[in-house]
Amino acid sequence: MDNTYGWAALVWEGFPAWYKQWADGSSLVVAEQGAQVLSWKTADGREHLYLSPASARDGKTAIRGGVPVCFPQFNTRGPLPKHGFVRNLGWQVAECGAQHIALRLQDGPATRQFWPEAFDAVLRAEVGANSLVITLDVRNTGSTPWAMTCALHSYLEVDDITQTQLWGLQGAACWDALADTRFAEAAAQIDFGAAPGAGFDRVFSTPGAGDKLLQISQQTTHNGRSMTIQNSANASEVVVWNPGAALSQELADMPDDGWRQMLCVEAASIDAPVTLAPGQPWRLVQTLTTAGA
Ligand SMILES: O=P(O)(O)OC[C@H]1O[C@@H](O)[C@H](O)[C@@H](O)[C@@H]1O
Repeated sequence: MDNTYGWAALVWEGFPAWYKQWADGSSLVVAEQGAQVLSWKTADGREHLYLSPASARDGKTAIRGGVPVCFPQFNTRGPLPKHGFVRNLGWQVAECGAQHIALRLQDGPATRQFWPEAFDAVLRAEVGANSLVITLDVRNTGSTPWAMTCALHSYLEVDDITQTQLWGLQGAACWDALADTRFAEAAAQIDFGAAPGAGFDRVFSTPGAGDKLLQISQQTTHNGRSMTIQNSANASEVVVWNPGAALSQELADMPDDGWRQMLCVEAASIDAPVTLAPGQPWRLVQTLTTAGA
């Protein structure tokens, strides 16, 4: 690979990964496993992604944190392993540049043991002054159509979940996966301080009007830190997940109080599987932009 852009292959906190630090101090880490973005720091030295210190580091067990790629199946909505299998496999660097790196996974013996289909998947992560743009490109490289669901399962680091609100989902149709109830989100802001520790697992439908992008902002009252999350219009759902205290204790790859520092806000296409014809490409994008103290 042309490495003139300063990308280094190294083992970062136990994960074989690609790393770059820019002159302003910002940095990015992308694991070979799953093309999972593990760390994104802005020039002020702040980390914006949550990565569990107890995460597996064996090169195949799902990594708990960063931005897992869920493909070609979301969660347990089908016969494949939970959240698909690409998060468990090694990806190869396809391309890099001054501000971005792209990793690729294609079908092969490792993928065909789970799924017979031919595909090409490229995850691109691009860093701007205060932004991270994550783009997943998938393409059907076979000769028959196949269907998929997928998500960019971003674990955002928060100072304190009980002081965190998520804005922008008012009016969205919601399925609460914990209570198995459906309703329209009434509130302008979702306040995670309301029932600390109970856990939160909801799928919001966000019918993208044309090419209009959905905008969500997350704010902590703690110190004014905020982040805007912009999903591409074809992210027909937003999944919002926090395990809460009880599940955090159950999860072997998460510290007991890990739930306090994270909130997953996922760009997802899951309620209606997307069918790709032979040769057909499909792209899902999530843009994170930071602001605040
Ligand atoms: O533990 P996993 O497989 O990484 O999944 C984590 C969570 O991912 C979320 O997207 C789902 O909504 C949750 O139901 C799930 O528990």
